[in-house]
Amino acid sequence: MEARFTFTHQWPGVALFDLDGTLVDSAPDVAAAVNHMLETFDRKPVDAEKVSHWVGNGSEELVRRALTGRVDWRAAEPLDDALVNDALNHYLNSYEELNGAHSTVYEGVEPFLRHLHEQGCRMGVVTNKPERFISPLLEQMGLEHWFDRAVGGDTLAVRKPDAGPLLLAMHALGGNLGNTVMIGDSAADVEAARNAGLPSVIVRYGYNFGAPVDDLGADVVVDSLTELL
Ligand SMILES: O=C(O)COP(=O)(O)O
Ligand SMILES: [Mg+2]
Repeated sequence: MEARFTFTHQWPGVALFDLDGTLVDSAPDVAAAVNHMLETFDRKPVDAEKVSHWVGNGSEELVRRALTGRVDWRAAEPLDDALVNDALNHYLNSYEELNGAHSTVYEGVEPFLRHLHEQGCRMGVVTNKPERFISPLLEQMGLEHWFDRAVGGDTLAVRKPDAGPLLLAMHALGGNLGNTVMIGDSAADVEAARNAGLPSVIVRYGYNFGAPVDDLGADVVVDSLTELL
């Protein structure tokens, strides 16, 4: 942990948080919506644990992964564009109904957010979730009052791991490259932070897939956000 926050002298200024797998365990609702879609398209249901590892790169990636049953859907049989489009619409409509129903806030999140707030840190959410789902979820989880800016996967033409959404939120919150940190759960978060020139903190409890969390190259890896207090 010694290497953490080499930027301590200017921090906390702005903290950007990933949503799914970092602040909120939304996998039960995502999985229910995915399975609703799969059922409609005559495919076998998948368990929530498996679906959770498909979350983090946006809804279209999720639907492509669900339709092929694999993270690396590009290596599977090519998917028909019309099918993907219909499945995506179905998933989004279904998720809109379910958003937040069985989601929970991860342990350690509330005390960490409170502490940062008390320190004068400004906080934002940068997620690959469609923008319209962010506020309803944060409101249901009782987290909305901590955040002054939220950027979704469709707010810009690019999403994480592109730096754009992080830089948008950082500037909106009055932050700069010397006082801002990205806190997330997966490769898209670490890469987006790196692309933006920002340090990253990664939690081990989220939805990362592929390389182990400790090998993602984050500046800090924690089991709970309270470790940062
Ligand atoms: O992929 C998504 O839809 C959301 O994932 P994120 O909140 O972890 O960015
Ligand atoms: Mg995430």
